[in-house]
Amino acid sequence: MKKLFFTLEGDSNKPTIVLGHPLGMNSRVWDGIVPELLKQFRVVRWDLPGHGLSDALDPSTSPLTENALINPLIEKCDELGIKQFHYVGTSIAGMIGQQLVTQYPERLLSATLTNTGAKIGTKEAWLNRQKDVMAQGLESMAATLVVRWFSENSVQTNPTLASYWQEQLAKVDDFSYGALCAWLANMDLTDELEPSSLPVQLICGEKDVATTPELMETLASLLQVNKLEIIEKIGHVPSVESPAQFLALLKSFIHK
Ligand SMILES: O=C(O)CC1=CCC(=O)O1
Repeated sequence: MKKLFFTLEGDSNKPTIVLGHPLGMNSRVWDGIVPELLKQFRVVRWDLPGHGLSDALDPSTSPLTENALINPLIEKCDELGIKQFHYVGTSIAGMIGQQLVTQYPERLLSATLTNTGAKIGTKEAWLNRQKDVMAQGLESMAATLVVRWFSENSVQTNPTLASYWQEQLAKVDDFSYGALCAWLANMDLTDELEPSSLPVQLICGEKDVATTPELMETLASLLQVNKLEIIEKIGHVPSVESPAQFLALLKSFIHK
């Protein structure tokens, strides 16, 4: 894989927290909570391939293997000497978090998985989305995709939310986005997940249409996690829709 954009902020004597963003967005989804997190943690965040400041995928490396997203993260943590970390991932990055729980439990201090599922959407829908993106381009699809992210309440209380993230989505590399759609089409962790002894918390938005509270309940039962927080009036990206509520849940869980 080409170069991925990682940032490392904060004091190396503090525990590390790693933050992973949803498809079509970038590591700025954490901007609203990072300043507060830095009081307690060293913070690592990264941009998925073709998103934010990360290089686009090279078509010759496609299709992405099952571990294509988790491997660069583990390699970066190894390079930085980070043996263990708290992990927080939303949506596709919540699936990366599920892979961490099953494949690298010894690396995790805790996992907070938000707005995600063992299987998100259907294979057919993701392959159709990939086809559409390759034919039409994200710039022309951004307005219709962005409405999947935020609840009506969030859009009303923060009118620039949708326009800002629509602009960010339009800048994502089409091929990389399509390759991630194909990855999601093939990813089903249902048979790989087992009850975990790690501290795992699940968070979702009451109004999330992409990864519904019902989907999160299924994930909770697969992992045998009894901590599922449902944030009222919120959609798919609680760290930007309601950073204060999200931060409070995170801090109270990680403190325990
Ligand atoms: O774009 C969507 O439909 C929402 C979404 C699913 C996986 C992800 O990361 O975002």
